[in-house]
Amino acid sequence: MSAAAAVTSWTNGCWSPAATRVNDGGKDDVWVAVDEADVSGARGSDGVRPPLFQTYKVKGSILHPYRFLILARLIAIVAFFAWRVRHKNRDGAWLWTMSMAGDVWFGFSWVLNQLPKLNPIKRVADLAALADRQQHGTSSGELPGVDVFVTTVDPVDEPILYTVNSILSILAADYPVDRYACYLSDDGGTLVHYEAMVEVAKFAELWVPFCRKHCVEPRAPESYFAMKTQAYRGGVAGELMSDRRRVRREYEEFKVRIDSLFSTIRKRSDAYNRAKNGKDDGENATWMADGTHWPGTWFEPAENHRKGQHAGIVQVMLSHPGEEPQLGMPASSGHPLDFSAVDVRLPMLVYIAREKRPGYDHQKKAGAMNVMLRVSALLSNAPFVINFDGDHYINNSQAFRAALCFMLDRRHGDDTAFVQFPQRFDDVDPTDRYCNHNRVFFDATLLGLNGVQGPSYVGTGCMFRRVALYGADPPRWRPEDDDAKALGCPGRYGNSMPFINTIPAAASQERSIASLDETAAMAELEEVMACAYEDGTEWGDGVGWVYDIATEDVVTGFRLHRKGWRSMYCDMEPDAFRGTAPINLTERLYQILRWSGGSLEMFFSRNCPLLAGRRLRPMQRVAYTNMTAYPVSALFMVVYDLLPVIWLSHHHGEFHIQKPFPMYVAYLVAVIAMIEVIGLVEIRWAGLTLLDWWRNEQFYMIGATGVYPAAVLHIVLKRVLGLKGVRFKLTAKQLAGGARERFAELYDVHWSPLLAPTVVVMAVNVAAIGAAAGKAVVGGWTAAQLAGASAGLVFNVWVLVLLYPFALGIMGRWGKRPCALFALLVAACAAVAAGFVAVHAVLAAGSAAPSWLGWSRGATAILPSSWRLKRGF
Ligand SMILES: O=c1ccn([C@@H]2O[C@H](COP(=O)(O)OP(=O)(O)O[C@H]3O[C@H](CO)[C@@H](O)[C@H](O)[C@H]3O)[C@@H](O)[C@H]2O)c(=O)[nH]1
Ligand SMILES: [Mn+2]
Repeated sequence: MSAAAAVTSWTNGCWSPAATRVNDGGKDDVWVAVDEADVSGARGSDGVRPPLFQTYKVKGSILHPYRFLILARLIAIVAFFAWRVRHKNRDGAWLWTMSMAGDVWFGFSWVLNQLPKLNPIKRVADLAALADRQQHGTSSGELPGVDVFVTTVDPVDEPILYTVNSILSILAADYPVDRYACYLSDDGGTLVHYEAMVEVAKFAELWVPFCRKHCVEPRAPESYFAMKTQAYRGGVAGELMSDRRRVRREYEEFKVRIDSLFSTIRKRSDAYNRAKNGKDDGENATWMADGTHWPGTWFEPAENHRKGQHAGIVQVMLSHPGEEPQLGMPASSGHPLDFSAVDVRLPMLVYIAREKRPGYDHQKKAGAMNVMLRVSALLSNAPFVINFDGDHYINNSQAFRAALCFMLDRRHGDDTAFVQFPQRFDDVDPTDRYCNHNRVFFDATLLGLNGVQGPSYVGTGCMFRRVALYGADPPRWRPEDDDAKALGCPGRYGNSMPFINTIPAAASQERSIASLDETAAMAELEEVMACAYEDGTEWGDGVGWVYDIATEDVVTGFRLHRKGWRSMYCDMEPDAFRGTAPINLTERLYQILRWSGGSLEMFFSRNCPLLAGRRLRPMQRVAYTNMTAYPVSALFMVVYDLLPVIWLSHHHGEFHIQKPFPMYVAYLVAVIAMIEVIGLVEIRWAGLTLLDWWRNEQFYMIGATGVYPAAVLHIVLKRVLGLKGVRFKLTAKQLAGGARERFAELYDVHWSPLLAPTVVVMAVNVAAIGAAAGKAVVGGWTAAQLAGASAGLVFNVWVLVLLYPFALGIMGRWGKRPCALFALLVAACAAVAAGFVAVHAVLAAGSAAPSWLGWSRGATAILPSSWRLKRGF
């Protein structure tokens, strides 16, 4: 990266340009810098500030062919439709009409998917420029405050080890320690989480200075210790080995304490309960270490202490550190690590469990985020917030700074509402069977959007401008520069005056650390955490994270874009954040069910992209339409996939979806081939592998056969019959390692109705292949029919190849041996064929064969695999 190379040293931190390379991935043969010499007229108070990021576009030698191919395919599909209209089928008109509708939809949705990718843009944060600004010390050079939000809900389904690693990585981030604060929202309200934070706060006293002293990366201990040796970047290489050994031992002990929290708390509670209750009558409370009742949920649920019914809790676990650096102790016998040259301060850490009451819809994650927004406003009120799911950790300690390069840039910074990082995952099986990495979405689709109005918000790893979440207008749509006006009336925020009073400070990007007197502050915090607080306000609608939808993320980002804000995509190397992904088939399918269901809910709501005002750029509107309406394709897809049934059960002779059939097949092959070629060029500029692309195709097909139809059904039930929409079912995370084998989840089969439709589609296609083979054996094909049938067969096989990962998934342990699957499929086809031959023989011995044995197949499943789009499923 050219700009970073100019700066070679940076004193207050571990960062060095060589170490943190921004992700141009050495792909200079793809990306070229955009000449931005003419940006001096950009807004911003001082014209002298250097830009904080560099923009890259795809080289002409790749971009032009890419666009040309897209244009060529557009022409091809138009020609295809024109041809089909000129050759209407007289027999089977209904089938012709339906397939025509399907093809038009697939063509249209392809256009929706493809257009927003016409101008991919990469932006590379210039950490050196930011550091420079900081060094030249004026107040404008100081880094702004950041509030970090982490959500968790269950210490088992979201293993607590992930959450503590996430928090530790945040506490150890390379950011001025008095300028950021970490908030954990525990929707389960469990004492286990609370005490885990007590342990984290203690262990951080060792972990954080250790990270600073030796500049280790990544700063989540679990990942750090799992890593092989790496280049040393700290200043005291000689001490690393012994320090590391020591910290590792402490970490192992820390983990044991975390693991045993369930049992220690239970034992303690049992002891207290016995002491209090005499025998075993009375309620079995869960007790805190100080001998009081835990106000959250209890092991044995009781009135006011159960899931969905408990008091709000907020506890500052680590209070805000002073502004002066504080050096640690030199090594001593009790403390073998020498921290005498290391700032040992820790950032603020706050535990939150919001109040839960029956009768309230707590709005899942979105509700938790909004509570954190208010609580943090009262406590630290940073102008920027960044949020993580409990299973995501900071993998690159420079991540906050990178995001701020976009927020503080003088060209677009002020109009940027959020900076989204890609989601990257550990613990996905090596061949990524269920497309968890979603590379096509993160490395192609979002770079395309980056060239329009910005990437969509995808739920985690995203930094926001606080006032944008409050519903403010972006400066470029606010000519008078009137912050107050931009925020509208205070009534929309609820009744807490202290909260409302924090808003102007957030707007002027001042951070304020609470200095309210303790009890008044507590009362206020309780008020903004209460279930009733949001009644009659705009929270969840015009303010904060959006409610009443299974996917709060896309719609929340959309609300910002439609206000005229823009967003930025920030990919860096090493990855900024990493998380976990479900590698169990059923779990994964429920995840995409939530996403596709949520998308449709959005499309059929007030937040439909087609209804947005003029501030939403046309291409952004196309992209959001694509992102929300894609599951509709499933309706047509199901029909196509089941077409073999029509032939299997059809009573008349010739039967074609389109005549002349060979020409139809030729067109189909051409438009599908073109999509694959376009895909290959996309692979090139996005830096994907063929496997990434192929998995994406496969998983689209898997989703389209079972999940998307279910999502469509849900939305119909919801809209027409008024039932509830898709539930936010927490995605259970696997716990790596442990007693179980690696990737054990991959081989667990959890049966669910969601699997059934795809199984049916597979069976139908297997049957079609078998029946065709059987008929060939008995010599039932004329030469012309045979040509048509083989074309049909190609599609049957194609469907099966696409559904291959699904087939492996439902085979459980057998799926470890793909040849077993292959044998099984061949055997199934053979069995059908044999059955066909047998029936034929029996009937031939009697009278004439019935007409259904005489069917002739046209194309069976017509596979528009890639005519489409989608959000990252
Ligand atoms: O009542 C709830 C339910 C969930 N969560 C949190 O929400 C996050 C995401 O839930 P998860 O089940 O892990 O969803 P994923 O399928 O992994 O999430 C993806 O999709 C979601 C939207 O559907 C986004 O919110 C996520 O950020 C994105 O990673 C987790 O941190 C949970 O702790 C809560 O705080 N409260
Ligand atoms: Mn997740």
